[in-house]
Amino acid sequence: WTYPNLQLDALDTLRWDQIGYNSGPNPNSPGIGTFIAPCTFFTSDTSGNSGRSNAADWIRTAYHDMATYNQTDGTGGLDASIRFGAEQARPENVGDAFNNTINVVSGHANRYVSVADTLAVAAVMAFENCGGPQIAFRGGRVDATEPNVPGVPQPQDTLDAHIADFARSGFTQTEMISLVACGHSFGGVQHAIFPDIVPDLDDPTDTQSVQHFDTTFTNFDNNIASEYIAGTTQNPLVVGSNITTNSDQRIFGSDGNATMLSFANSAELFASTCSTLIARMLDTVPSGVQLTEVVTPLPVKPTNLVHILDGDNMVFTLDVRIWNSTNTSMAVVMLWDDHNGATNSTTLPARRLGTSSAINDLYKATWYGVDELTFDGVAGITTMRFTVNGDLEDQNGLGFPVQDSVLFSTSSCSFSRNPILARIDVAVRNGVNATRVFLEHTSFDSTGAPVVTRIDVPPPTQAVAVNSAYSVWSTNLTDNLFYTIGAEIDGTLINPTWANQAQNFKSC
Ligand code: HEM
Repeated sequence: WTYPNLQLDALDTLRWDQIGYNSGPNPNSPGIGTFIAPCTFFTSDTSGNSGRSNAADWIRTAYHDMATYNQTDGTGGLDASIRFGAEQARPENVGDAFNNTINVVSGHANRYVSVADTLAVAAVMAFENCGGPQIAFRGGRVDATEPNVPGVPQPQDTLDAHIADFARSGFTQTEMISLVACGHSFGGVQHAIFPDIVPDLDDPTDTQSVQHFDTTFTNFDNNIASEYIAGTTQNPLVVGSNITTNSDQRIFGSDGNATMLSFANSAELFASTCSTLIARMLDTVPSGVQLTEVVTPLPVKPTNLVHILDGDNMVFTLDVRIWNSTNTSMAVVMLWDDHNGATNSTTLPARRLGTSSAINDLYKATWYGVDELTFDGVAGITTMRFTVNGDLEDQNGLGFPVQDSVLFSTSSCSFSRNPILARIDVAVRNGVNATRVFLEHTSFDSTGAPVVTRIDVPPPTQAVAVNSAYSVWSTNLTDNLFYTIGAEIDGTLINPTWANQAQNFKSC
């Protein structure tokens, strides 16, 4: 992808800044990857002896959310409808896994990342970070506004019903066998919610009495297949005493064990099959939803850009992620072009505590950046480029464009702190054809889906100049929420700025 792209930028962060710097929804909160490091970790019981894991819950949740898909009418699929209590209350969705999962991941949703995207990325991380293959992740899922119709297979259903259920969701019988094996490489069946399948195990190392699908239940491998083929499996859906609920046995055996035998014989085949099928499972979305390209990390990514107009000056803060590096003493230089056609430069120091990582440290990134760099606000900024140890990073000549048409102005001020009354001044660059300027705030509705509200900033009746390049448009705020600035310039919606709030401005 190419910078700037707010959606892919946010998805890149979600997907690749898994642990460490920039990984949380706000600076001090942990990234999603933290909750499966180690893969035995289970948020609701940190004793290490519960028999459960977040990784297993996340994979099961993604599957149950997807399994309502009906390819004939294009309804259902991975759309976070599983977050609704009415869907979780169904017998097909028994257990607390779904609520646990939503609680951990949905805080990472924002206006560019749906709750469904966070569910999908959590499943990707569970596989990848816990011994499984890499999975191509796309974003762009759209959150359902109501529960989907039921449709998740249950262990007591017949083989024909399972084949029909998977066909409805777009998967063949062989793909069904594979997908169940991929998922059931993790976790197991709990006594508490399936007492007819699993007895109370009375095991201090498995306090929630989870009978696991294979011996390596917190990480991915082909033991689910090799133990099944060897006849040593303790999978309760294969060797359970009640044959009615032995769904894995019926499914795995439905082609004479051919698929499971191939997986037992080849860990590579199992991993590559799961990589493809899990990606397809996660990309099973309601018709009309357009997914993005596969989200790859930008090698050099400017992020968290904050620039504000302070009289004649522009004050500029920026983070830059250098992907696949651990070196905090590189020469990272930011070059920027201004409206006068001049090129300026500054060396960016490494960020203290500025490292992030993905897939169990398979990939690491170091962060460089600058706080409150001040430069000529009249000259402004049009494009950034970077050099890293002398190598130019400029998106193949495009540079990294920066909009400075609309900015917060430090002339904004607060009349009263309690109750809040503040005047927000938006500096609009002279000569740009701004037909509309607005503040935007993102909140979350009762279902956790992001909602964006807008406050128009009216054009001034009489121009108030900030400097020779900018004039002010103003509006009053009576709350302390975070707002970004957006605008329509020459009929095009421009990228919103970073978010600011009333209390950050001096008294009037
Ligand atoms: C016919 C299809 C399926 C049936 C009948 C089925 C049934 C079950 C049952 C009864 C459990 C126990 C849940 C619990 O006690 O917490 C379970 C767990 C699980 N299932 Fe499935 N499943 C099916 C397909 C899948 C698929 C396709 C996936 C993912 C690709 C999947 C992933 C999981 C995972 C990861 C767990 C473990 C959850 C945990 O330990 O917390 N299942 N499944």
